[in-house]
Amino acid sequence: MKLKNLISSIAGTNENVADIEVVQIQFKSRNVKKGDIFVAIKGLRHDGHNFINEAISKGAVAVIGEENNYSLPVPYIKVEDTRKALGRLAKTLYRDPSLIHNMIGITGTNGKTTTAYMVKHIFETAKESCSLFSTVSNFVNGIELMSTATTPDILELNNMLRMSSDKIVVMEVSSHGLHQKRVEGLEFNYGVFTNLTHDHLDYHQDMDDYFNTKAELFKLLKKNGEAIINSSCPWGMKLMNQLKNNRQTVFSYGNSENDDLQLLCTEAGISKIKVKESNEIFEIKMPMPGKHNLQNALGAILCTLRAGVKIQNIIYAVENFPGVPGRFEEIRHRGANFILDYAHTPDGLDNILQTVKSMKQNKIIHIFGFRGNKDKTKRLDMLDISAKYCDEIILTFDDLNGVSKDLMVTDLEKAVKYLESRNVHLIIDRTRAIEYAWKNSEKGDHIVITGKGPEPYEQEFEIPTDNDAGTIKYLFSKYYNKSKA
Ligand SMILES: CC(=O)N[C@H]1[C@@H](OP(=O)(O)OP(=O)(O)OC[C@H]2O[C@@H](n3ccc(=O)[nH]c3=O)[C@H](O)[C@@H]2O)O[C@H](CO)[C@@H](O)[C@@H]1O[C@H](C)C(=O)N[C@@H](C)C(=O)N[C@H](CCC(=O)O)C(=O)O
Ligand SMILES: Nc1ncnc2c1ncn2[C@@H]1O[C@H](COP(=O)(O)OP(=O)(O)OP(=O)(O)O)[C@@H](O)[C@H]1O
Repeated sequence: MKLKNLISSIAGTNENVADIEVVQIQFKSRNVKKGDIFVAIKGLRHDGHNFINEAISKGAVAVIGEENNYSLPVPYIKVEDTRKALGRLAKTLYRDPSLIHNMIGITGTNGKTTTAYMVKHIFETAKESCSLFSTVSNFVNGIELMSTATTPDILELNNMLRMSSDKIVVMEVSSHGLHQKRVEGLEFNYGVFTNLTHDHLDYHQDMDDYFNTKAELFKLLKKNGEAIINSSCPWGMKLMNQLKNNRQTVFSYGNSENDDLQLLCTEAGISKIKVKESNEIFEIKMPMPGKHNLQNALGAILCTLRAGVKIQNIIYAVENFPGVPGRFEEIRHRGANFILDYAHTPDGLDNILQTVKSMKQNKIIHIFGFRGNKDKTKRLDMLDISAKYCDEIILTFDDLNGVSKDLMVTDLEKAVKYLESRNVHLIIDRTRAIEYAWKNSEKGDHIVITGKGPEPYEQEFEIPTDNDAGTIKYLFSKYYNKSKA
């Protein structure tokens, strides 16, 4: 595309650059190739303007930046906000790809991945093709691609949207993604809000700031777009009121008769639920345990209903939902029952442990740690919640994420001290922690391992496995014919 055409959305017409042909847009200097345009972004750690010369030496034919007074051998276009400009450039280069799909964006502290997977499963059961961009994996045209983030960067997003010939696209929209304008220029048919609870206060100033960032998704709705909101979360109610005041179209799910999808009552706990929609009552057998997954299912049901899927197809799909890797993933054996879960917020942990507690079981052994360089203010709440539900706690390493081993050990030792009246152990090596729990458990016990779900281990542990499920399988094969057989 000619540079003149590419930049028309950010800088109007500029005759001087008329004949320059642009191959790609880049905002990471290491990716620049001959013929690309480089967009300089001021980040948390680096200032992209410091890499302009590197980008030019690699072949950049033009540069977009926020600073004045650059004298460069290639055209320099100054804009107010390069993140915004990047979104507009991508939209132009990829020819507005969010307009060719029925776009569903899901935001909230917890439940985005589970809801998104369920939405995809419902559409596919109804014979509609669906792309998915999520924390666990991306799927485009039926092909699974590696996920690099919950919300990919704006170039990867536009590229996947253009590649996708799927009618529907469902994607997770994180608060980091919204704040860093990774979805700038995209437009959504549906925006789903799952909930808001304590997380990411290392990044957002406070809960109001976190909420306002999440609410940005609903400014990206298409003209006839709809908001699907969980009204049983107080922040959801607040969002609903705001959107209604702005005359936006809002549908809600929750426990109230004012909700468009109302949870009426539960039989046999929550494994069989009744919901009411447009004066009709439907019964659904829930495939995933936990009240939190019930909330996720309600969100997925209301969203797909609004998108035109027939309720009978939805019920069939929900009842046959295979689940999501590392979200209440049970690994059974003759001995204790393992549950792997990605919970890494107080609310997520409370939900998962409460669910396990409500199941018929003997002892609950909980293995978890803290991720380095992430919101430390949630740690005490997480320890209190673990102590509330579990008989034995094993603290161990999660990802260090740039924090030194010594510092993390010190933090974990402090946590052990905090819980000193409890049955708590510190086993730094995550694989040995799992082995210890397995060796010291009995049939009927539950060993709950939280924090990483299906993610690969960041560091090497003593047992040479890649993730928690791999460690469990290793232990099963090692001890199969011994104490647990
Ligand atoms: C905290 C955070 O979100 N950081 C993101 C942010 O990094 P940053 O602002 O620090 O960028 P930076 O390193 O200062 O660099 C600034 C600019 O200089 C450029 N640069 C830098 C160095 C260089 O040599 N050359 C160069 O061109 C960079 O490409 C960038 O354009 O912008 C980068 C480029 O888009 C992201 O890769 C990076 O995500 C990091 C890897 C990350 O871990 N993000 C997590 C927290 C995240 O986004 N998580 C959410 C999910 C959260 C949840 O709900 O759990 C997600 O959506 O995945
Ligand atoms: N609706 C919910 N309310 C509270 N906790 C939930 C809910 N759904 C899931 N969880 C908990 O949060 C964990 C992560 O779930 P899920 O991956 O669906 O959420 P997410 O919003 O995508 O999280 P992330 O952005 O960190 O990937 C689950 O393993 C579970 O412990």
